[in-house]
Amino acid sequence: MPLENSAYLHAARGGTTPRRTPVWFMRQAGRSLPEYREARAGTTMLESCRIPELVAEITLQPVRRYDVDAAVFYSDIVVPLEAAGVGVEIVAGTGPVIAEPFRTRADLDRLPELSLDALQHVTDAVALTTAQLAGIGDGVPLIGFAGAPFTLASYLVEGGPSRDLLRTKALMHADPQLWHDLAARLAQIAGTFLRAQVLAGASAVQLFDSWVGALPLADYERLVAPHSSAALAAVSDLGVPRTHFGTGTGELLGAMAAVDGGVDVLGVDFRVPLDVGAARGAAGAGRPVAVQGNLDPALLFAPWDVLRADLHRILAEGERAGGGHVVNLGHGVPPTADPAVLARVVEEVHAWRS
Ligand SMILES: Cc1c2[nH]c(c1CCC(=O)O)Cc1[nH]c(c(CCC(=O)O)c1C)Cc1[nH]c(c(CCC(=O)O)c1C)Cc1[nH]c(c(C)c1CCC(=O)O)C2
Repeated sequence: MPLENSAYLHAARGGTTPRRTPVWFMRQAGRSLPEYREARAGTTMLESCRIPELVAEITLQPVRRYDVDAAVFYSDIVVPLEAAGVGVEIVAGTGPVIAEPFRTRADLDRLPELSLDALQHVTDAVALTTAQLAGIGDGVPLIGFAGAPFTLASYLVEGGPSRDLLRTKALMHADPQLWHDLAARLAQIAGTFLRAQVLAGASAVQLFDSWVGALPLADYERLVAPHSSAALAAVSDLGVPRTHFGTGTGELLGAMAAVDGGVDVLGVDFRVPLDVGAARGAAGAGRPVAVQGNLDPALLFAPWDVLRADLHRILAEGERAGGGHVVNLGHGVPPTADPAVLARVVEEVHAWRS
């Protein structure tokens, strides 16, 4: 069976990892890599996502360079919004910017449901990428992903990145019905994006709710979790492990682990020890969950001895957690990170148990 030896898939399914503890990095493809900057020259981010050959090349770049245990599909959380017809641009150094922000019920008409047919460019890119990944070693799994309804809504409502998400939170409380209708539509769009990637060959998925740590637990459970459940339910019949990730989510980990009957892997950022995160996740899901994390990206800039000691802390906590562990950062690779440091991190993680 292809990928039967994948350390990433073993760990994501809650197994111990006999061969080695798997590691990959959010934003492993991106501006920290000179080969990425070269491949992307003269093409906007969203244009590059529409060129399957370029998507495959950029997705594979960090796999070749670092020997990571999984590839993550080169795309963006706003790609399915664009496919649904939303005017969006990604501005370097800023992030997604929405041409006409969403504020009223009338704006919902500008957000039609997304069909698999509208994602042909995504499907083609995944198929090409997975075919190439199959030829590396014993094969490397591809992680597909989507932005969760809350994080997608935060860009749509704010119009771009925002520190405090005031307009988004105000909408949730001022007009809960409109919020639910918007979040349900975004769940349909995110779910379709996930499903397209898995049907085309992705071996796992990750739902990114990067900014959901801005909410208290009660609001999360009432206003957000049902929609994140719906997004993940779109791939529940496809047998792939599902990771749920956010930042600043210490208080939310139990509820995040519980969505759609329980996720397989819970992303834990650097604010919470991995074994504590695993216990919160298991309590929420009603069964053990694997954990992913949780190196602080800032430590990539620390002296090697400090970074190495923290990797050993992470590996020990992950082992103590007992339900499967995937090493990752607590958030994405900063564009200024040194690729040589990331290469050394991968080596250190792989050396730990072999
Ligand atoms: C919030 C969010 C976005 N996009 C994404 C999230 C969730 C993850 C997270 O919390 O970081 C998800 C994402 N974006 C990208 C990936 C692909 C693969 C990977 O992780 O290696 C993934 C999984 C590529 C990208 N997405 C983006 C780049 C940079 C593009 C460029 O600079 O040309 C890449 C490689 C652009 C983007 N898109 C977004 C931001 C905040 C930015 C960065 C803006 C900047 O600082 O320049 C929105």
